[in-house]
Amino acid sequence: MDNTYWTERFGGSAARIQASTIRELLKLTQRPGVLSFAGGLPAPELFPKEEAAQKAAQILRERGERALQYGPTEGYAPLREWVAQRFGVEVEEVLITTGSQQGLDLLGKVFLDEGSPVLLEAPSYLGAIQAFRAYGPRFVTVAMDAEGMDLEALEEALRRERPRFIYAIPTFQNPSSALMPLSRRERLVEIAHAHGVPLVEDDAYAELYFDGKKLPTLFELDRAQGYGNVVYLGSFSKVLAPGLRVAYAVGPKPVIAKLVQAKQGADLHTPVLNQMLVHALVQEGFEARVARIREVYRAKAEAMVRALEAHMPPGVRFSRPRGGMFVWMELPGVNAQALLEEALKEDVAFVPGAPFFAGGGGENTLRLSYATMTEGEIQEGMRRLSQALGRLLALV
Ligand SMILES: Cc1ncc(COP(=O)(O)O)c(CN[C@@H](CCCC(=O)O)C(=O)O)c1O
Repeated sequence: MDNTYWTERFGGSAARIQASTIRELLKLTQRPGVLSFAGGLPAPELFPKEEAAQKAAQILRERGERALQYGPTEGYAPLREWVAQRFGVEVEEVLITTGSQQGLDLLGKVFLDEGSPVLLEAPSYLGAIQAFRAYGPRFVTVAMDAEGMDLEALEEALRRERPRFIYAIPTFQNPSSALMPLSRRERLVEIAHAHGVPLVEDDAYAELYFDGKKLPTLFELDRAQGYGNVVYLGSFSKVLAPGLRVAYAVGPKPVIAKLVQAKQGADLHTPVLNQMLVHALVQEGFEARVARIREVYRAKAEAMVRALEAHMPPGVRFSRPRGGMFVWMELPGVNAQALLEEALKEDVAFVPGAPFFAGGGGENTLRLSYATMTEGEIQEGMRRLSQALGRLLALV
């Protein structure tokens, strides 16, 4: 049967399911010699390989029947309890998900209908846009600055829209690297509660702060007010290993109960062995591990900013991250897709920014991830990128 035989038989919603720019780009950047700043992949040298090998073998030898059997949709109880204790909530307010990417998909499935408004930052995480888009919502986007969502713009939007939820990444936002200060976090929690609009806080980069200390989450601030209006998504991807696909949602019991039902239909449960392994890995030395990860990413981020300051021509604006894995760049009158094509000739890759804008725009923006690059590769990659950019600027 040829392609049309199948495509004409897909359901109506299939047309809303589109490819992920990052996933498609990752295929492109596998070519030997390419310095890829595209995928937000954690530094592989930080994966707990030896420890995981030893603990996985022990789990399989001593508790293989449990590790290899079907498990509860809610998650492996000791891991669920570990998360509940860390957040000071009841275990019924925690669901273990197959990556926080699944948390995003399940939230779309539970909260969104065709045409229903959902509010998010511009730019925002393209994986969330992709997950929500499958449910046919109407995207309402709100501008942001270096300190996150613009709350005046949010209040203006809420005067004319009643979104099913507000999706925010207040801590080292993907892709902008923005960090929302405490005062704005407190106001965002108040605004959402006053309007009766749930907040979804995606905190994938929570632990990756370079200086000072961790800011309170929207979830904590909301609970401290006794509101219970925030669903929090956390992940072990950036502090252990993304290939394990273990993450969690923390939220009010009715929400978690419905997400559990949606997850039953999606994958029954997250792999039990992976959950048991994550639980074993967080039992000892976890804080020391995370502290080391912070130091490694801080050094890479500093190398990235130095390289950009050394190589980028005037007019190019870029963020100076205080945590996370990304630098966000704005080009002077140059299309980022065109730059990517030119950059690939120099064997350097990044993610053009347009797919991060659910409401369109951003053609002159791009995201650079430094996490998998050595400091030497960062210097060389930015030199190559500036070469490609120089050729395009000569045409402007
Ligand atoms: C804000 C935000 N929320 C959820 C996720 C998904 O993380 P999980 O590994 O599913 O827990 C991510 C991971 N994003 C990376 C990873 C995507 C990796 C890939 O598609 O290969 C990126 O933006 O490049 C994220 O940044």
